[in-house]
Amino acid sequence: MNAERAKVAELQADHRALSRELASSKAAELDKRRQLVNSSDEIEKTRMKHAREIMELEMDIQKRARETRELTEELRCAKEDLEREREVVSTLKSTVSHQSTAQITLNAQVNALQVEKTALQAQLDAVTSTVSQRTLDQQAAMRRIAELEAEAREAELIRRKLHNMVQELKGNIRVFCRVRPVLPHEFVSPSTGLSRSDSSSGRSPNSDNQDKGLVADVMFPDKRDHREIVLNSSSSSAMGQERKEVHNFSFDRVFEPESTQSDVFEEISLLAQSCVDGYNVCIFAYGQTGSGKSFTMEGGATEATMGMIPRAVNEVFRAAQALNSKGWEYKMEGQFLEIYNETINDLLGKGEFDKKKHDIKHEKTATSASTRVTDVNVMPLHTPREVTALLRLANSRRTVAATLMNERSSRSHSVFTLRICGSNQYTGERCEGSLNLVDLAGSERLNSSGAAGDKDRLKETQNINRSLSALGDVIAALGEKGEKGEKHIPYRNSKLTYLLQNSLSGNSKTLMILNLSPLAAHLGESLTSLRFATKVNNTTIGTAKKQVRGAS
Ligand SMILES: Nc1ncnc2c1ncn2[C@@H]1O[C@H](COP(=O)(O)OP(=O)(O)OP(=O)(O)O)[C@@H](O)[C@H]1O
Repeated sequence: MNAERAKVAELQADHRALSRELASSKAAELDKRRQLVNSSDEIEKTRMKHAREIMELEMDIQKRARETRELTEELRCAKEDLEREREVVSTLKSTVSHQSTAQITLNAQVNALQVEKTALQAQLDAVTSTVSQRTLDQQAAMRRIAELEAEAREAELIRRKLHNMVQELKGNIRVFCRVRPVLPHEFVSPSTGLSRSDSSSGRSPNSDNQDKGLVADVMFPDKRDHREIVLNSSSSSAMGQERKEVHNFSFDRVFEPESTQSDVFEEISLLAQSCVDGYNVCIFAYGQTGSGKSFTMEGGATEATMGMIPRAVNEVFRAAQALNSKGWEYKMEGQFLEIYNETINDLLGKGEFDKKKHDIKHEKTATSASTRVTDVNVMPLHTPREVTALLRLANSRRTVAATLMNERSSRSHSVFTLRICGSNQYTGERCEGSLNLVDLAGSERLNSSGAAGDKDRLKETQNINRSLSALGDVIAALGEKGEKGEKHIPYRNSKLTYLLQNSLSGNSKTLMILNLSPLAAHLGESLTSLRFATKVNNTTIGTAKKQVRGAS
């Protein structure tokens, strides 16, 4: 038993040793396990750290890859730029090379031009010196021209003074003669009786027609002063012999058929100016029917054909305007009358043709004389345009009258009167002038007008003849008065002379324009008219006086 006990004790001791050993093994295992867990944690931490590092590295790699791509792209662009730059450089090189060649050429040209310039400079110097010499010459010539112009102006002034003196010595009546051209409808072929235009012949219409006896044989020998007119006529004697006669006439001015309205007006513009200076001016158109009186006085609608009335009126307005700067102010008024069968009619009336009775009243003061006609329209005029309207109205009134009685216009006298009153605001002077423009009735004789058989025509013609011969008598009496002193002037013998009394005296300036037809058929009438005009031309009616009053 003891052995057993010993054995159990031994086994127990073994068991205890083994339990101790197991406990220590367990503790060791626990420690190992703890170490293992720690190591696992560390491994995990390390793994995670590595994973983070890997991720960072990958991102870094991606970033680097992107940067690489960008750099590659930049590199590619830079290469392209470089390539372009290369091309540009190469182009520039070729341009430079061309330019160099061109520069060489240009240099050569510049050199040549320099040579040329030097030559031209030399020429220019020569020309400049010539020009300055010429300029000096020209200045001297200009001075000389100015001197000559001044001399010419002075000579013109003297000429005008002399002209005026001659006018005054001769008296203040002048006569112009104007021959109108042959009109297209007057070119009648003797064989066919048809009209033809003058452009169809190479010769001048007048000479061509002269041969055929259509145009009168008229000559104008005075080519310098245009003062003479010569008519050649032929008649058969009782014995059947042809007798040729030459009729010479001379006037203050003769206008050939080619003369224009402006040529005629040039000669009378001074008269128009005179009425602004306070003169009474009277311009008559005299001549047989169809000789061009109305054309001369009233004219056509264009500037070239405009007659003496509108031209004179324009001139009066122009002259009055020019005197404005010297303190003159003018008032103008106009009237337009017709004298038909010794009755005065107002051509500026309205409505029915004038049936009023008009009387002529003369007013005389110490310094002026004026004429008024009762109950007529006197229009204040401020512009030439108003005068044109006035003339148009007068013409339409005449047309109305003409339809009442055939050809009446050529059977009446028309008298346009422009009255001008001026006053000078500086000197206080006043002046009154008048411009009478008279289109006389046709001057043809009784038998040639075919009026002898017609009672009305006969009366008209007798009245016309009476008034025209009264006009001649007045002018003749004025001439005698000039030579012998006081004499009765028969103004009252006709309405025409009585109306124009104040403008037909020693104190006024009178111009008669004798109008002539160029036709051979009118030669007889033309000669009668020329003789009458010569009588007028030989009359002296004293010296015209201005109607000027000083300041009161
Ligand atoms: N210098 C001229 N140039 C061109 N035509 C003219 C000229 N003179 C007159 N005439 C023309 O001759 C014709 C007759 O002229 P105008 O009527 O002026 O004559 P008149 O003498 O006034 O006649 P009337 O006594 O019948 O009025 C008109 O057709 C006119 O246009």
